[in-house]
Amino acid sequence: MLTEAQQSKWHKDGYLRLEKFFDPATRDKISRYVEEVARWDVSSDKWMLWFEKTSDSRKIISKAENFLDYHAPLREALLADGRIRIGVETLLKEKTRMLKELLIFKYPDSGGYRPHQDIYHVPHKIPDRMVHAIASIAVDDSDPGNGGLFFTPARHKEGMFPMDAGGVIHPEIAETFTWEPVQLKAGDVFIFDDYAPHYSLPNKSDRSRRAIHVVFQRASTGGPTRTEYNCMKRAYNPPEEAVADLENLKLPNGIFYRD
Ligand SMILES: O=C(O)CCC(=O)C(=O)O
Ligand SMILES: [Fe+2]
Repeated sequence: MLTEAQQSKWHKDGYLRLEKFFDPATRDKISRYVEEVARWDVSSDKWMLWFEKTSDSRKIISKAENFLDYHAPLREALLADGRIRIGVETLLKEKTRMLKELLIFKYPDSGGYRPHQDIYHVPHKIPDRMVHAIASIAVDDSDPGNGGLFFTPARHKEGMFPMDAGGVIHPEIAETFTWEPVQLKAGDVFIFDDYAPHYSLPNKSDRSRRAIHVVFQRASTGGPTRTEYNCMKRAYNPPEEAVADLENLKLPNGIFYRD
């Protein structure tokens, strides 16, 4: 399915855009299902949700994790045909395990994510690399105008860059990188190496920039199972439970910010 040129681009840059991955009917179905997840109540043992307080003091959903087990039609629309997995396994040249999924809502007036590498093993205090590729499904069009991602090419083979305790790459290093905006249309898929540095700005536009990230491990490596990972996530970055207090919202991680 992936051409030689696409595979070489992935190896060279550490990321790859697959245009029109989902047909318009599936793309629109995914969008509707994501809106259903946006309306879910918080859960103390199933899905995980985080919220933001907007500048005009509204509570909006910011991020969800562990939702696919509870939304079969969304899971089916994204994964049943196996094309994402096949694409990732072609790039990694190996079988994979799907570790987790997350949904970034990025509604108008939501925050940004400072320059970082996803490197999931570091915040979770696991000695070995546990994630090798992330497939990001564009639910909406995504560009710098609505809080879209920026990546810096060919930096994924340089190990971990110096970062603060929250995982933010030191600004004096991040500002030496050449950053490229990632332009996506709804229905595109963007696959990236978890060592590839990236960031996104707050969404100051009136357009949502929703994206679902599906996270893969190489089958040959260790690392926690999906269930073990979700326990760790609840322990290290707890989601909202019961009632979300607008003045005291939980942060999804150390890289998220609002200005
Ligand atoms: O989609 C975004 O704006 C950034 C999200 C991100 O980089 C992350 O959750 O690691
Ligand atoms: Fe990230």
